Amino acid sequence: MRRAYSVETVRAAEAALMQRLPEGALMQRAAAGLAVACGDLLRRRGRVYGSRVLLLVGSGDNGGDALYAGSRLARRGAGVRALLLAPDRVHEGGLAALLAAGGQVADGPDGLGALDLVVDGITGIGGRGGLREDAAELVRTVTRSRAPVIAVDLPSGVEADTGQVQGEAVRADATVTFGTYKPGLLIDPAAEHAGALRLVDIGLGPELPEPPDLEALQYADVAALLPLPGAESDKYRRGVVGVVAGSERYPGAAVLAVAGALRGGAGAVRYVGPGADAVIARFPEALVHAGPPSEAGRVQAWVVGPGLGDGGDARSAVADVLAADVPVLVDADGLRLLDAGTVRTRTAATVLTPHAGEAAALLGAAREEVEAGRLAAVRELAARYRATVLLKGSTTLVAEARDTPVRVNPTGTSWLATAGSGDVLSGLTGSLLAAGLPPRDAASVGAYLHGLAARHGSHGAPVSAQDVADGIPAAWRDVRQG
Ligand SMILES: NC(=O)C1=CN([C@@H]2O[C@H](COP(=O)(O)OP(=O)(O)OC[C@H]3O[C@@H](n4cnc5c(N)ncnc54)[C@H](OP(=O)(O)O)[C@@H]3O)[C@@H](O)[C@H]2O)[C@@H](O)CC1
Ligand SMILES: Nc1ncnc2c1ncn2[C@@H]1O[C@H](COP(=O)(O)OP(=O)(O)O)[C@@H](O)[C@H]1O
Ligand SMILES: [K+]
Repeated sequence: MRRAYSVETVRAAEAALMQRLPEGALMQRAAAGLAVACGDLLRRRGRVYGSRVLLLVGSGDNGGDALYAGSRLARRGAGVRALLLAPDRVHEGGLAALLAAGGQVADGPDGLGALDLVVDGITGIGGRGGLREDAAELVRTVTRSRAPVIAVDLPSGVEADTGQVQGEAVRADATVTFGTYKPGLLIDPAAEHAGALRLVDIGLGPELPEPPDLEALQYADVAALLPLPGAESDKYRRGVVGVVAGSERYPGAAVLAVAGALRGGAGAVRYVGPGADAVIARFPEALVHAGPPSEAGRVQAWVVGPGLGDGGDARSAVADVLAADVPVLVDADGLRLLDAGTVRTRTAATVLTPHAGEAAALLGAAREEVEAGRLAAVRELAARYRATVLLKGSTTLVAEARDTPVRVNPTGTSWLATAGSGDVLSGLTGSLLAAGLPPRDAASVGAYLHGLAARHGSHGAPVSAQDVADGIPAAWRDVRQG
């Protein structure tokens, strides 16, 4: 599991650790790890000796890290210059170390085009709000130069706790972060600025509390959660997932949701709605029913909403499903038709799977607000609806109404931005719910497999939603083989 902690928690853990260590020890650990990462990048481009490195140095400890790492590179023969944003408040020990190693202070950002590396030490966890104009102007110049950039702890200008970016922010090829990941490194739009992530162990682990603020499942975590049939399993014990999706206008949504559900681990898929002919034509193994969902027979979890339209039948189908005392996943049109009071008072689990536009409608906010502040939005939705919420998009997040860590999906790919792929995800996740996974696990495992499936289907080329559904078995195998 990858874990991320808020700045407040990181600071408290660092304070506790520092009490047991000589002064400056943590910064030396951080700088040593940073210098190794910089050396690796320089070696990939040539060699460290004789390379040209520019440090962007802010007035805090983030700048101190950059200066000490720069001094290590200078001792290995790199030509290191430091551009000081606030010369009168620079980290004195760091600057002295750089100068003693043969580094220099730069007059300005000249010669950027000829650089082998820029080290961004403007702000780390002490950055507040958007970058000030002098820093923002420097960042614009560096971005235009296309010089390779390594960010120290965080790309300057991104918000560590939320992943928000106000105004200008560094775009790094890699970010070397210390002690633990910060939420902003894993959540867009900030995550997009961070490039490849490298975590440097500075001994913080034992000081960090449980649970983290944010977590990302990895292969082994997903493998441990996948529902596998036992020797005594039958189709009912494996779980039956009911799918209420599609309409005369959108029969394809029914097919795609069923396609996802058939690959999610449930023992049977029961389809209810007007798309039965299309479903059976494509998937003869599906069970179909034409009446209301409550009369369809045994179901351990429902999926309701993809392509449902908004007619009276659709509304009553959503109400019918929400009245059942089993887990229910509500997606797409179902999100517009649900009764908030009913969702809040359900005793069985409810999983809502909005994209940013649907989340905005549920919150009464603007779509841009949700996209800029995904973490706050998903937490707020989960609390307001007392539901598990999977917020789709460039970073998919899963939050619960209970105070558990928000999960961030690491497998997403923008190839998933294709019509109908959300229908596949809702079927897949509903199937995992029917197979018995708790709602947060079902949602985060569903998103994980869905992202991997798209990568399998894509290999750098566009995928259709059907390709994503067809890629799910390969994603399972991938996860099980580690
Ligand atoms: N603690 C530890 O044990 C360890 C910490 N470590 C390192 O320390 C970092 C934290 O250092 P930190 O606390 O000094 O804050 P930091 O990120 O340098 O930023 C503060 C400076 O930025 C400035 N500034 C703020 N907002 C700004 C803006 N919008 N635009 C422009 N400037 C802005 C602000 O200026 P001021 O407001 O004071 O004028 C202040 O001078 C951490 O990320 C890690 O790299 C590691 O060595 C491991 C051990
Ligand atoms: N830029 C992106 N990067 C990664 N994943 C994305 C991106 N845009 C959309 N997705 C994913 O694609 C799927 C789209 O679902 P949805 O918006 O419901 O579309 P549809 O209704 O057409 O099925 C979701 O799983 C979402 O997380
Ligand atoms: K930085």
